[in-house]
Amino acid sequence: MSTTPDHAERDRIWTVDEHLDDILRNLTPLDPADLPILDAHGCVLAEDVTVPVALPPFDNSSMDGYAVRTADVAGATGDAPRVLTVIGDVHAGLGELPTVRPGEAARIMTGAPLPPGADAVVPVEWTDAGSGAGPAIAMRAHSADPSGATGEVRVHRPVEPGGHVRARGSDVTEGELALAAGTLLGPPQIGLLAAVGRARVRVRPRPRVVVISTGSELVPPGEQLTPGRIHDSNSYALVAAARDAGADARRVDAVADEVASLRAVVAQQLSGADIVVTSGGVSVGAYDVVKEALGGEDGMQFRKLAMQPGKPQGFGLIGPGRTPLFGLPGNPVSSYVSFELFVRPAIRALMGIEPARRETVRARCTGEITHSPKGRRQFLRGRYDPEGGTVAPVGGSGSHLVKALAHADALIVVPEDVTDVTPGTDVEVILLT
Ligand SMILES: Nc1nc2c(c(=O)[nH]1)N[C@H]1C(S)=C(S)[C@@H](COP(=O)(O)OP(=O)(O)OC[C@H]3O[C@@H](n4cnc5c(N)ncnc54)[C@H](O)[C@@H]3O)O[C@H]1N2
Ligand code: MOO
Repeated sequence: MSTTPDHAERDRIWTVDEHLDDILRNLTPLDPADLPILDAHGCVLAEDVTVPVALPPFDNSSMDGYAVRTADVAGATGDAPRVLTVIGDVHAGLGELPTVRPGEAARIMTGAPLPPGADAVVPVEWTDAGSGAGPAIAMRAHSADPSGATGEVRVHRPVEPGGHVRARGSDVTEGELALAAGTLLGPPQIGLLAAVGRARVRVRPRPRVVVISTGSELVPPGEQLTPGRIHDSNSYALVAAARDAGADARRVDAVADEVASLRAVVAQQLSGADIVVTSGGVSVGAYDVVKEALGGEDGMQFRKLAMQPGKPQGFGLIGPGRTPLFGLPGNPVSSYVSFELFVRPAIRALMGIEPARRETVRARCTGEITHSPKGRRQFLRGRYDPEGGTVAPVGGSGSHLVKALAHADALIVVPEDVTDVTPGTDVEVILLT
């Protein structure tokens, strides 16, 4: 029997890497958007952020204590303290500062500007805090004892010029690059943006991901099962996985195995989505609705992959906006593993996050693996022990084993040419956390 080129393409078995490369080749990062900084958390900067005002913006105290002139406290000891006149309090936020003259000190709080005349701060523990007794442990609260801002203080130790002073610009200077374009914004970076006064920032935004489960057997969790029905778990797992990957993801109600209904839902969702993910209906059965409804769409392809689970896969750019659509297989483990291998990198590529792929490590497999399908790369569920450098298979290879999946934190990769793994063998492991 002769095979036409069309048949050859239809029957072609794609490798995992070919499929992922094809997906990534078809994607371009989302256009940058100007977002409030907290909404930009987890996103990649699309601009260089320079510092408009130095940090700290003024010389300030790193301790609660007394702002002094160092010459006044030279040689001070517990037995021969230097006695200074306290001219007032300088607390954080004070704008008008008193001038410290020879023989004077200003009581100063952490973060408060160093007043003119003073060139160092002695911590309160190096003084009597104005008590006239021995070394102090702390100042008395101003509200309880306003007299602490006046009177005399005995200083028991000298201090170097600049001691306990955080100099203006010692963190960043004016005009300096605070964060370069391409930086992934985690909590410390969000903090830096706020510190330099940025309320909004340009980033690659989170892709909007819409997840659509298909299957006439599906009932939402919380509703009673009737004969032949099961709860829709895939759309929940996939939305959670998409959010975990950084996307702004939501699900819509599961669609029955009816071509017209699915086409209508997909068409409705395309305008508000950067990625559409369907689950189910991509195999070779008589009710495989995704394949039937979208198989004729320009740009949509349904493929067989040399992998287990996840053999049948759909991918394409569809609709007027050429929106990426992933048609994942319906078996719960298959849909999740497919998401991890293909959709997660796509989300990260749209966000400009590198690397798009999950981290992999080598680990010693503690269990035996048998009957891995020859010619297909198998992704078995496992638990990884970073201390021992080991991984233990969890559950079997069945694509319906959701409990084992929920107890795993890694995927054990069994290469295409390997069918059996004896305990103690090194394997590649994809970390899922
Ligand atoms: N004759 C063949 N049959 C099958 C083949 C094949 O090559 N030849 N491939 C098998 C493989 S591998 C997979 S994977 C599945 C994929 O099938 P579909 O993508 O068409 O998925 P469905 O038939 O709709 O469902 C499969 C299975 O998963 C359950 N399911 C579906 N959606 C959900 C959901 N949202 N939540 C929970 N469970 C779900 C569904 O009830 C089925 O049990 O095809 C094999 N068949
Ligand atoms: O490809 Mo299927 O995912 O083996 O169950």
